[in-house]
Amino acid sequence: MIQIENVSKSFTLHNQGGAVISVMQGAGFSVAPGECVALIGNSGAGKSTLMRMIYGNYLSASGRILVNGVDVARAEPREILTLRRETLGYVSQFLRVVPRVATVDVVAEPLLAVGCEREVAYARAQDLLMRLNIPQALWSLSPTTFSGGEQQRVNIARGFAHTYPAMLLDEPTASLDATNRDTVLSLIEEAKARGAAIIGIFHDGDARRRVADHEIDVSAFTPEQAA
Ligand SMILES: Nc1ncnc2c1ncn2[C@@H]1O[C@H](COP(=O)(O)OP(=O)(O)OP(=O)(O)O)[C@@H](O)[C@H]1O
Repeated sequence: MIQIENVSKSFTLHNQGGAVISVMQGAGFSVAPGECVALIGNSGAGKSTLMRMIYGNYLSASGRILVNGVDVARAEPREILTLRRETLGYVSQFLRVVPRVATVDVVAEPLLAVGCEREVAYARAQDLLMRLNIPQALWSLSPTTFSGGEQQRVNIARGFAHTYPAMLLDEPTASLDATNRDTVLSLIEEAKARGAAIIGIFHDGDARRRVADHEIDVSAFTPEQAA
């Protein structure tokens, strides 16, 4: 479902005399349906960079990034938007809220975007909000004023609303209490059970051991530093 082949990445620092730093070389691995791969490696090894390349936010300099047959590294912006809407979900660390949109609408939106019936979409949204302990009194409010933890849980509910065949999870359990952390891990297990291919960054070792089938150490793709 997800296939990374010989991917490399360098950044050009335009505000620092155009210095070019090479951060990744020869990255390759694949994720099958129903499998969860955890990206590990020291801080700065390139976990987030790799995740952003798979989502199409950063362009890779070489290689192929195939998600359900679409090469994200070469796809047109329109193809990437379709891929993100239908196939590839991304639960980032923070909720990007649009002011004045009610929480329940924020969560139902990805389902409506793929043509799901309103009733089904809202039932699913409410079920997720309930499971993630967002009080019903908050559902009709915009999450702009919610606490950090509440916003994170709304973000997770939104990320898991549509049954994406492939998902990227960036620290999905960070700063959650034990109960909500357990719910998120169950959502990941349920997604795997229905066949989703998942790539995650989990600093929480216990969480990682519970859901990940393999670990990929991204440091292995760090280019040799030239002397
Ligand atoms: N936009 C950017 N411009 C320049 N350099 C960048 C950019 N994004 C990342 N880097 C560099 O790429 C390297 C990998 O960073 P990345 O954030 O992917 O690491 P990480 O493994 O996710 O780290 P952490 O665990 O601390 O989040 C770092 O050396 C970082 O400085």
